[in-house]
Amino acid sequence: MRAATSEWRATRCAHPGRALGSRSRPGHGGSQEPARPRRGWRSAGRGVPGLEAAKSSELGESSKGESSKFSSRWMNVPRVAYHGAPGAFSSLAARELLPECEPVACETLELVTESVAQWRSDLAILPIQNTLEGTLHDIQDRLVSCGLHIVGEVNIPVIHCLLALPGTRKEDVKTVLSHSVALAQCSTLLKGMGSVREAVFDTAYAAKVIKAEGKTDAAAIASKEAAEEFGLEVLAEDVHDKERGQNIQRYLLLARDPMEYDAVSTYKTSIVFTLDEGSGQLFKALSVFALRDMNITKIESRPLRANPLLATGEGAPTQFNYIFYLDYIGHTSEIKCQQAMRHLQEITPFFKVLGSYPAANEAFRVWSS
Ligand SMILES: O=C(O)C(=O)C[C@]1(C(=O)O)C=C[C@@H](O)C=C1
Repeated sequence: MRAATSEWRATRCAHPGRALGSRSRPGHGGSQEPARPRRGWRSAGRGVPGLEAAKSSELGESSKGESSKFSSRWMNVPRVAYHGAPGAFSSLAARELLPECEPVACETLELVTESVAQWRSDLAILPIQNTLEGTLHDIQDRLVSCGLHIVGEVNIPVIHCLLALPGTRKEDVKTVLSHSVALAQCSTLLKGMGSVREAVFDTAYAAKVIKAEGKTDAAAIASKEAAEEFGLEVLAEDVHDKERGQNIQRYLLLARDPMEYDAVSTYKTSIVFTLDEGSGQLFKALSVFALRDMNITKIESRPLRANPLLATGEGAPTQFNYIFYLDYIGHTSEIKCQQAMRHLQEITPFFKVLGSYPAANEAFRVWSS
């Protein structure tokens, strides 16, 4: 595995973004810099004051002594922040989209988005949905507040392996460490082994702990790449609950600036909105797409955390105030999409575009050309 840098530090997101409840304009407001071309990664010619200083003081051990190589990396190789340790599925997803990228390991979700907002990384990659466990709500909510733009997506198969120190046998394993989602995805194996489950913040971090602490009676559920990274052996491969179907994870790539439109690729746009109380509100909102023959690929609602209850009048039933996450095919540079967004904005109390980006099957072609 190639060397990757890391950010292990506990801080809060410094860019909370616009508060919900206010009407915001369609488009990609709030970007810190003008858009840059996205065909292949180009950041040459963009001065980034203070970047070297930030690097030497804030990045973890694996980046030490690399400052001379760093400037040439910055010119050519995008640094992609992800949540986890090297070998985490997010780092594999980053390399699937951008084979030549430099993954930057971050210990917290806040650090992932902050790393981009504060120019220590060029991009961030975050898991958003999983075929077995559904949406990762904390991350979905973070998309609204972090001030970054979605510029890509990728779906990768998640192949979990049972990893242990060389010499450890499956029957020696008393405890299995992994991300809580991964433990839930492998419950048939874990029940069969009768071992105790221990949740840690990331699958690959579990492998790191087994190695660092020399645990001979424990195993990790993580990727094969994590086994290589931390010198562990694969005791069993592809161990998720097969009866529940395929384990595929969708990831989103985020940047400070919006994605440029090339009029060739198939694009998706992700938006969020809330609705006023009353009959037919959702129908009206969806009609802005139907009227223009636009294809919605996802819609999901969840209670708004900041303002969860809707005032529906005296004696009326109490209702949750929902925020809707919707993806459609199209780019906000297209006239039809702009008209739909303007129309939607007229009938929604809160509306925001999270980004327009090449749809998953297109992403690799656009990003690698
Ligand atoms: O990326 C990793 O390795 C993680 O631990 C995260 C994560 C997730 O967030 O869902 C990724 C994929 C697996 O489905 C389980 C956990």
